Amino acid sequence: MTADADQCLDIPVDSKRKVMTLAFLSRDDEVLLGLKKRGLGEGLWNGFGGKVDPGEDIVDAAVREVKEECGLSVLPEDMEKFAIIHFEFVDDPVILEVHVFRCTKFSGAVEESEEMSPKWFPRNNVPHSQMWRDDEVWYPLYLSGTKFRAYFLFEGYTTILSYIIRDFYDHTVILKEQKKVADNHESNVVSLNSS
Ligand SMILES: Nc1[nH]c(=O)nc2c1ncn2[C@H]1C[C@H](O)[C@@H](COP(=O)(O)OP(=O)(O)OP(=O)(O)O)O1
Repeated sequence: MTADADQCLDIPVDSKRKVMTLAFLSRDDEVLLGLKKRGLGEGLWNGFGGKVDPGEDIVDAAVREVKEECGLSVLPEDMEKFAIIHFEFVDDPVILEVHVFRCTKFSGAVEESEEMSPKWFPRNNVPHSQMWRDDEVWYPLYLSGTKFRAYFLFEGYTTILSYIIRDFYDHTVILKEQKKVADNHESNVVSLNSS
């Protein structure tokens, strides 16, 4: 499952990781975001998702999380994966592996949940100042329909030290930036300087 995702990022297959989902539902020119009410990313607008349960299929987890967090039903075949993003945090050995989906077909009614307060936004005008810092970097790729694989190294939850984004299929570099080298942090990822 993870070897393919890691292929171009040189993340050791045996690294500790949490596999998560994140889904963006859209209709016409709008995208549905949720204001996270608790846990990781509290106070930020984001797509819907969470941890994949042990033994659970990643697409099934994405479908389950959307239903739990905003009340909408999506068929697994209507979940289109457009990105796999690895997040590493300085001084934390666990890497988050987030599988990101887009979806334009769904049914039911939008409902607030204990975890998320959902709201439709214009797709071209999402509240970046109240979203994860990395979203501003890759969201234009979501808008343009470009599939990608990415790695972000964070210091705390608000400072990006470096990132690399590659084409999902041929792994060519789309964007990269080395903002700062972390003190005393040996990154698990070694391919930032490769082209
Ligand atoms: N840097 C980042 N940028 C982003 O856009 N989404 C991120 C992100 N880091 C994590 N996420 C997403 C992945 C997932 O959809 C969600 C966090 O999942 P969870 O809600 O399961 O986490 P929690 O630790 O709150 O879990 P529980 O405490 O079990 O509810 O945030």
